[in-house]
Order: sequence, then structure tokens, then C-alpha cells
Amino acid sequence: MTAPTLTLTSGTTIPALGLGTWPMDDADVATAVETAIGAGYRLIDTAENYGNEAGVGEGVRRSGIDRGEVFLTTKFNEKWHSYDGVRRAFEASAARLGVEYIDLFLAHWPRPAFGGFVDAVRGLVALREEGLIRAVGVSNFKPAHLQAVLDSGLVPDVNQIKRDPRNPRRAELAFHAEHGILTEAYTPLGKAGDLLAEPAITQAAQAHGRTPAQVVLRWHTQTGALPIPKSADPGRIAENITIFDFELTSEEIAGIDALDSGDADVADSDVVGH
Ligand SMILES: NC(=O)C1=CN([C@@H]2O[C@H](COP(=O)(O)OP(=O)(O)OC[C@H]3O[C@@H](n4cnc5c(N)ncnc54)[C@H](OP(=O)(O)O)[C@@H]3O)[C@@H](O)[C@H]2O)C=CC1
Ligand SMILES: O=C(O)C(=O)[C@@H](O)[C@H](O)C(=O)CO
Repeated sequence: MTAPTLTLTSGTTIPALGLGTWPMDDADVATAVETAIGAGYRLIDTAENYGNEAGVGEGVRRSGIDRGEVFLTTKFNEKWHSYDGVRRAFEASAARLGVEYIDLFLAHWPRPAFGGFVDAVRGLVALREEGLIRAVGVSNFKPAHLQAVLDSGLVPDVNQIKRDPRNPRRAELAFHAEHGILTEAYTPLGKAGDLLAEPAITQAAQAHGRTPAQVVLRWHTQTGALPIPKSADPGRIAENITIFDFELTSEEIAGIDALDSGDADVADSDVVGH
């Protein structure tokens, strides 16, 4: 199954679900990416920090798909947080991936103590204007970090944050929506722990003849986020994208919404990151 597309604020289209690739190494990720593309995935998420961009590029090439058919996302670390640094980060990531352009390039963490994230976004916008990247992204940015970017007249296309039914991040999603920023959800399955045994999820799964993971991923897409589940298993890779042919009811969504722990289990991006 292929995911439908969404349109980003800058006009670029993006598949509505992607494959996460951390912590796969180059060899494992090449196999997973080739499998995922065969299963219909068109969005792959990687990062400089994962050390597997070369494997992602290899998987895309092995799949035989045209470069233009796949939406490649990668992220750069704090050491590149300056206007010119972002260009060098782009050149390094593009070389490892073996591509001429990157679809979505993200500042992986804001690292406010370093003081360069606004300049980094400015550098990303310049790369987008030159056609070297198609969309501008950030990750783990709090609304306050985004506000500093917005105050500089810059609007990222995407903020990738941790999100699952116990951590629905409603305030962040509302802020993103207000400013035309798409929310990507990382760790969307809560790492497939006991979340998947929650009755609100298993009951919906039973009602639709689906798995709990499919229900959680469908919840993400029906509540305004783009999930990037990681799997290295061919069966689960296919399972995770087969979610666009059923619809959760508003009662089922409300039941899953009620799993909100009220105390987001999220790393403090004023302090941690890379
Ligand atoms: N921007 C950031 O700072 C961060 C970004 N990320 C990105 O988000 C991606 C996803 O997040 P991640 O933390 O991996 O967590 P996920 O919530 O995607 O969970 C991944 C785990 O769930 C298992 N799994 C996958 N599908 C299923 C299924 N259908 N049924 C049961 N188990 C399943 C996987 O095992 P198996 O492989 O065996 O299927 C793996 O153990 C990362 O790979 C990375 O690309 C992650 C963390 C931080
Ligand atoms: O997975 C990510 O994107 C992260 O930022 C970290 O959670 C992860 O631990 C990492 O990048 C390790 O290299």
C-alpha cells in the first residue's frame, strides 16, 4: 500500500507515513529500505547521528525506484548550527546518501545553549531556495524555539517530535497547526511496549480486524500527525503502512485520546540533544 500525500506549507508534497531507521546499521537499513519501498513506502527518515545514511541510499538504489519517487529525510547535529554550517551538513549528508538533493532536512535538536538554531533554519531556507532541499525541518523544537524562528520571519515546514497516545502533545500540535507546520511523530508506537495492550487500542483493533500497531498509526494520521514507525521486520514493515483503507470512529479516537498520561514522557530539548 502507498500512503496518500500531504502538502507542506512551502507547497511540497510529503507521503503521510514513513519508515524510521534508528538504530539500524548500514547493512540492516539497506535491506529494510529496499523492503519498505517494495511494500509501498515512499518516505524514509534517517539522520547524520544514526550513522546509516549510506545504507539508506544503498537501499533506495537497490529498490530500483526513481530517485524522484522517494522522499528522503535526514537531520544534522548541533555542530552545523550556523548559516554556512548547514550547507556543509547538506553536502556531507547528500554525499553519504548518494543524492543530489534532500527532500526534507531537519535541525535534529534545537540545542539552545549553542545559540545557532535560528541561523541554521535561515541556512535551510537558503538551501530550499536553491533547490538543494525541498522542505525545511526542525525536530524536538518546543513552541518557544519555534517562536524564535517565526519571529525571524522563517516558517519551517515540519517539526518532528515524540508522540504516541500516552503523549499526544496537544498543545504542540495546536501551535504547529496555527503556524502551518506539519507535525511528524517519532516513536509513534511508543516503541511497541505495553501501550499496544491498552484495551482502547486492542478493542478498536478487533473491531476493524487490524493489529494494535495499525490502530495506533491510524490514530496518528486521523489526529493530524505523520508517523514514522521503525521496523526491520518485513511483515511488520508491510503491516505498518496498511492503514489507509480503514477509518477509526470518533468514539474509538476519543477512547485512544483518553490514554493521555497528562505528563509527557519527552526529553527536555532545552537541555539534551546533539
Ligand atoms: N527526531 C528524533 O529525535 C527522533 C527520531 N526518531 C525516529 O523515529 C523512528 C521511530 O521511532 P522509534 O523510537 O524507533 O519507535 P517506534 O515507536 O517506531 O517503535 C519501534 C519498535 O517497535 C517495533 N515494531 C514496529 N512495528 C511493529 C508492529 N507492527 N508490531 C509490533 N512491534 C512493532 C520495532 O521492532 P521491529 O524492528 O523488530 O519490528 C521496534 O522495536 C526512529 O526509527 C527514528 O527514525 C526516533 C527517536 C528520536
Ligand atoms: O533517534 C533519534 O533521532 C535521537 O535523537 C536519539 O533519540 C537517538 O538516541 C540517537 O540519535 C542516537 O544516536
